[in-house]
Amino acid sequence: MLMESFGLEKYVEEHLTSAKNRFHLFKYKGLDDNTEEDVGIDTHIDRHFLTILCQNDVVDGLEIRAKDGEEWFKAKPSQDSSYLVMVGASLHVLLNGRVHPPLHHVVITGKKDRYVAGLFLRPKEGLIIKAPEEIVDEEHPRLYKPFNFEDYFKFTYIDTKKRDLPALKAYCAL
Ligand SMILES: O=C(O)CCC(=O)C(=O)O
Ligand SMILES: [Fe+2]
Repeated sequence: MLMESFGLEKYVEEHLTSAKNRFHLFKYKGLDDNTEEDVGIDTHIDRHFLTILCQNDVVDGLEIRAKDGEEWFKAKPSQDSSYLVMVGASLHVLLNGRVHPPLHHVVITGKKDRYVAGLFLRPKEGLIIKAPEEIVDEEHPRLYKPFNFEDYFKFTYIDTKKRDLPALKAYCAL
């Protein structure tokens, strides 16, 4: 759907076979009486193509940073059965910056355990990601060098501070 909305229909098939799904189930332990707040996951952007999350009835936890600005928003799906979809760095590079990979983190504030089911669409090993010519023009010059997900993953693996947009740009911006 995303590819089609950018006029990239002819690449849909290729990209469906260039990615694989990973399913993760997360459990964040609720707080005990002595703790007021706990960082569940540090601030980061996701590195793969796309993240789809479904959280249980504990709505507090995931917070997303505004695209421009310092403000953090609680990600509150509108109802129990809704999903949250987040763009990752790989899709941002593939679509030449037209979609934004949001900074996010998880902060646990309540006593209830938090369960989250996550589906991560991840580039296959060895895939080189390059924005198609169709979305590169004078108004939207090419932003990134061809992007090897495995290499980028290694670049961000140990130093988790590198999981943000400035570090992605330092890594492969033109
Ligand atoms: O637990 C969540 O809501 C988000 C998890 C997350 O950000 C991740 O696994 O990358
Ligand atoms: Fe994440």
